Amino acid sequence: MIADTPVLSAHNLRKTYGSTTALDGVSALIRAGESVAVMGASGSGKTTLLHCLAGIVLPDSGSVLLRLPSVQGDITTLDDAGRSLLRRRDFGFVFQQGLLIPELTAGENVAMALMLNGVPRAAAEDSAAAWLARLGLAGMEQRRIGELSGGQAQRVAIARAQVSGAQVLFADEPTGALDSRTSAEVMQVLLESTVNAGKTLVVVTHDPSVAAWCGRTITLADGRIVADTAGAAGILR
Ligand SMILES: Nc1ncnc2c1ncn2[C@@H]1O[C@H](COP(=O)(O)OP(=O)(O)OP(=O)(O)O)[C@@H](O)[C@H]1O
Repeated sequence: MIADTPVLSAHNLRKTYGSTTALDGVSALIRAGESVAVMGASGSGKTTLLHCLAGIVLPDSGSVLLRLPSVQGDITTLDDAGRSLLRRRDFGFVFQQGLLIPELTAGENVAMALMLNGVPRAAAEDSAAAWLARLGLAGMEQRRIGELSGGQAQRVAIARAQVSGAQVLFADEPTGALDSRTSAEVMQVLLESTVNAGKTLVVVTHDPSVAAWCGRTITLADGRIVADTAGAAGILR
């Protein structure tokens, strides 16, 4: 992607759950190569915004324009299959924990993302090993997830999220279960492998030290953006 090209633009997103207004008219433009932290108090709408931007949740109204070389358009108009394809092919996800299968090895967890997209096992395993090595886990392909530290497991999750060529990575509290030193290491790996390669990163966090790694911070309160500021400009950038 060419740096600074708009990748995601949300227009006037609204989402309610019963009598709760999770998003109350959110608009934001996110450009290629940006790292954006989404902060705010518990219940302010952070995860709902991330899920709307990623096509996991449909807003009640508003639009999310996506502009990638592979696909352009309003993702809120896509059906389930269309949004599912986007999530498998163009987007990557890293959560606090969960997406990894503990019974499988690190290599199998990463390779599986490719195999779900139809890549043959041997090629998938080669790509998985290359990604794990790139993220500092060379030689650990055969370890089961339970045999890895929390920080190592998050690196596996970061590899899994990107092995299929995702251009936009969404992370929801990716360091929530880690101590501060490991958290910094994981953020460094996350930024190096995404924004430093021209990809786009959106991170939901309640932790200011995680947000400080990002080039920009959007702050939500009661489902509205109350601040949108340049951050530490990404310590790596
Ligand atoms: N599936 C749902 N059903 C009902 N209410 C929901 C649902 N998802 C979110 N909400 C409500 O919408 C509001 C925003 O939730 P959201 O998870 O987006 O906030 P958040 O800022 O990510 O919170 P946290 O930091 O606690 O994870 C909250 O009041 C929440 O209870």
